[in-house]
Amino acid sequence: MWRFMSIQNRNELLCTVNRISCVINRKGCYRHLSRTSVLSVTDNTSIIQQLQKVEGGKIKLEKFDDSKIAVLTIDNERIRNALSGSMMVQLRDAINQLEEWKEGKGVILIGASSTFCSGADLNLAKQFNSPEHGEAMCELMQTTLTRLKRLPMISLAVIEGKALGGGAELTTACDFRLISKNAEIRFVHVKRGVTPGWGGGSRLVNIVGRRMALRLLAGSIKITAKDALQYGLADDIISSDQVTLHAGMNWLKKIIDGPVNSIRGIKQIVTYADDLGTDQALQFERSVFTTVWGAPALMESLETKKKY
Ligand SMILES: CC[C@H](C(=O)O)C(=O)SCCNC(=O)CCNC(=O)[C@H](O)C(C)(C)COP(=O)(O)OP(=O)(O)OC[C@H]1O[C@@H](n2cnc3c(N)ncnc32)[C@H](O)[C@@H]1OP(=O)(O)O
Repeated sequence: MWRFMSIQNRNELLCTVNRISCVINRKGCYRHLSRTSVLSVTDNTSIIQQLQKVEGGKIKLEKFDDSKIAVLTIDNERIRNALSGSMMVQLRDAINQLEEWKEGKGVILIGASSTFCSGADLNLAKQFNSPEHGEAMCELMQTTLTRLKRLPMISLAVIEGKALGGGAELTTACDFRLISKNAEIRFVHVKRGVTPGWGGGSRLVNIVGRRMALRLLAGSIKITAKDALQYGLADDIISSDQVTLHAGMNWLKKIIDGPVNSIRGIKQIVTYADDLGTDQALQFERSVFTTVWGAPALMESLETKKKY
């Protein structure tokens, strides 16, 4: 159910869709989806505080005002960038900051030390392996990665080395993926007797289709760079002589070369079309369009005769 709560003024439209509340305004064309995610939110605070005690590594967030691109680095070199409990909470906090960055157009997710991420820190599973801990970890990561995917910025995972298990799932939470020539993505969950839990199984179906997703997940197939390109899981291969972050920045800049409000509005329209039915998505598209129609970027573009 799509309900326009109110037109607070010409520049702001508060609307709610199935408990997803967002404010669409001329400035950022978006405040963002409410923090109460679409998933059923139960209070796992105390369990998350326990998970957080499995420390190690860090999630680094850098925002570049010139390019309007943020870089999220997964950094836990000692254990091949596996995500500790404290890193999972840091990732959530970094997404909180990105939701408030109204000028951002792009975000890159990359691993430190020439590898991507080897999944969840297995020490977590050794210390906290009750169903409640599993549920709390999954809800934290699913909610965080859904919010990453829904940021009104175009996101790109730059994959070097290995993306295994939860690390492979992280790649599916971005809009695009660049992969180094010798890199490998592998959904190893079944080898550990588990399944995807961070939302990567559901997202993979939308990326490569039902049959291929089933093969890659159940078969735990090693996905090389060439395979990933062929399956549609990667959008380009980075040659080995390129510095991956620079290659990622250059690739993303080509996609976000437009006014902030247009880029952010386009990403939102695509997100809503992906997440909602056609009628609601069209209605949302109209509501976004009304925030950029007549805005400075359009009026400036009319001042010069542009031919494309
Ligand atoms: C929903 C998410 C899902 C879940 O929670 O169920 C998961 O993600 S489960 C985790 C899935 N990932 C794995 O099973 C990866 C296991 N690790 C490896 O395959 C290898 O370590 C590899 C390929 C990542 C790196 O191999 P390499 O030969 O380069 O180095 P080492 O194997 O010696 O590893 C170095 C050091 O890192 C530790 N390590 C690696 N991955 C993890 C991890 N995921 N959790 C904790 N520790 C990890 C490894 O044990 C070595 O430490 P050391 O103290 O020397 O034993």
